[in-house]
Amino acid sequence: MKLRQQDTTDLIVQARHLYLDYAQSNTDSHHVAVVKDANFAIERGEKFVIIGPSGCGKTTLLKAIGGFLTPLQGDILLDGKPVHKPGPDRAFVFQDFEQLFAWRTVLDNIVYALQVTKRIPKQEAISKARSYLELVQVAHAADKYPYQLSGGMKQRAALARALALEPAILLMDEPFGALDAITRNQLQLELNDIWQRTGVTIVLVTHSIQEAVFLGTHVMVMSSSPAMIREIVDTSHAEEFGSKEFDDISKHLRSQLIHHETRSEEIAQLSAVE
Ligand SMILES: Nc1ncnc2c1ncn2[C@@H]1O[C@H](COP(=O)(O)OP(=O)(O)OP(=O)(O)O)[C@@H](O)[C@H]1O
Repeated sequence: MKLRQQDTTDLIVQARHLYLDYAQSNTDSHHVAVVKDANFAIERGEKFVIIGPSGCGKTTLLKAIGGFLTPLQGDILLDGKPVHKPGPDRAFVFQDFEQLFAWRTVLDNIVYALQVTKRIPKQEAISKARSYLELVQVAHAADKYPYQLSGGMKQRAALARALALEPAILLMDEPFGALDAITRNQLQLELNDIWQRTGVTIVLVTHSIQEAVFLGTHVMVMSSSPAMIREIVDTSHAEEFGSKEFDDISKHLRSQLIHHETRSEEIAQLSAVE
């Protein structure tokens, strides 16, 4: 099994002795310590996937990279500088189909995001929005409202909105988790294609081992109780479903999760054939 070798050539994210929790203050004795002593690095332009048992802290880590959570201890560096707050260099895509503004058309959702975060002129924002809708193959729905879209189209539109911000990092929290199997597979393939075309760094949380191995260049396995990083596996050579390397890495990841006493129903979810 090929484990990650620390390469300091072009790191976009570095977490150093990172502790995260949801304490309201240092004197809050009832707080939940979520992530403990996490150390990891993400290279620019990779697809870094996080897996682990439900509730172990995957979303919490994404929130911290996004700047929505201040570390209790340690730090997260983005391009060598500590993350203190959210910024347009990091864009989120969530699992929730309702992440678009319901009262705006698909095009306006993107134009609005561009105008608020990038402060670019409206015509330029419209042109950029249209090009990203083309990229995610939903240009035909530009003038529709979210309620008129299928789940897959909503996720494509949310992806277009995030990509249009041209972030350094795309943070994706189970983006395909609520889709049917066929749409999910299609979007996985398209995400790979978009990644190759844009070169954006992707950090993606998933419950699916198959999705992790297929999409990831590295997969970070987290354990719960305590919530720590178990290992980081190089999956960059295991893109082909059904290849020996794909199966070997999938088995290894599954065994790591079982080893960490993941509940049986979670194992079933993690192993689900999509
Ligand atoms: N806003 C919050 N306030 C307090 N505790 C929280 C908050 N958000 C999450 N938690 C707790 O932090 C822990 C980690 O939650 P998190 O959502 O990061 O886990 P996860 O691994 O993403 O879970 P899942 O796979 O089920 O989505 C959980 O115990 C959760 O209850």
